[in-house]
Amino acid sequence: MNSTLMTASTSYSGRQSAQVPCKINLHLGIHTQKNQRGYHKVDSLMVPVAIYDTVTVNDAPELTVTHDPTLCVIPERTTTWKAAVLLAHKLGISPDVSIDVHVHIPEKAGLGGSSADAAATLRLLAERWGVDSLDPLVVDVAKSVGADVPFFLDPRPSLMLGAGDTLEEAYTPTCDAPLVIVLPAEKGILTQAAYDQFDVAPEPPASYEALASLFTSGEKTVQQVADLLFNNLAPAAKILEPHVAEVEAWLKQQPGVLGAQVSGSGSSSFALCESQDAADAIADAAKAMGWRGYSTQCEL
Ligand SMILES: C[C@@](CO)(OP(=O)(O)O)[C@H](O)COP(=O)(O)OP(=O)(O)OC[C@H]1O[C@@H](n2ccc(N)nc2=O)[C@H](O)[C@@H]1O
Ligand SMILES: Nc1ncnc2c1ncn2[C@@H]1O[C@H](COP(=O)(O)OP(=O)(O)O)[C@@H](O)[C@H]1O
Repeated sequence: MNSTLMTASTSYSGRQSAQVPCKINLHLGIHTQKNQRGYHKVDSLMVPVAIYDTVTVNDAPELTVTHDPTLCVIPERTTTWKAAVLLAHKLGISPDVSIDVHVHIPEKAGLGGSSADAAATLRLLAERWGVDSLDPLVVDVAKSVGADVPFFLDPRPSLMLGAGDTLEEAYTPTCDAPLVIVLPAEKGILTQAAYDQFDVAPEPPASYEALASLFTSGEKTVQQVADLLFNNLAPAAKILEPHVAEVEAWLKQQPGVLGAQVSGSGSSSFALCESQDAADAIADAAKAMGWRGYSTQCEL
């Protein structure tokens, strides 16, 4: 699965398409300090998850953006639109393309769907307009679209520091771990609301060093990773949406779960599992509870 988990693109004449995965934060440490932009200092160890959106770019007389299924925001307010306009502006050209996003990644789930779409858009447009997709100019545009966007320009297990937008170290994945993601039925959580709630009652971040060392060593078990999960934005998510706490607690009690926690700002939670069968059974049990459940894998 390693090759498919990376953003894979196929070129046609005038039309390019790319699949982009979502993410979970194995470690999310929020600090109270903020940068000049007002963004919190964030330590984030993120890994790609095998649920994909597909972004397709084609020639067009002017910029258009569609999402299927439709989002609850107008096209001009999406990260996809913003990414195209900002990159074109930096390069001094007109973004005369249609961009169509086939959405599978759940919205407002803490899985980075909008960031993934923006990064795939940047990658495709950079290629089309003759710029390397990891050129500092493109990385800067990615940061300005959103803190998680730079991770998705080259989605690999990565330690992101700064505002969670600056690559510190990327790791070579050693395994695909069985994973289940569960979302309560309610509307998701807005990232900004979670950070605002964090500021009301900040919890101190833990150190990411032990988890980062495990990834650097190249020798790790899924259980070792599961034992080091951390997220101090989770209490804010649980206050904003009490069902988040219910889902996380339920996941921790399911057979075959090695470790579970809220993903990013919520509202989803994930569990690393001892087998794919266990992940399948938990996803089915979650659906029977009236929640959304996805049995999938993440790169470790
Ligand atoms: C929390 C995390 C964890 O990976 O993502 P999600 O779990 O929501 O997907 C990230 O930090 C989110 O990244 P992203 O979703 O790109 O956030 P952005 O659009 O850049 O910012 C949305 C809002 O979150 C707040 N924000 C974001 C990042 C940061 N380091 N400090 C902040 O305070 C700001 O209020 C900002 O206006
Ligand atoms: N291309 C996009 N894909 C998904 N959501 C988008 C996109 N552009 C903007 N949004 C909006 O951004 C908000 C948060 O997006 P999302 O990335 O799904 O949340 P999270 O950061 O919790 O994973 C939602 O309100 C969503 O409607």
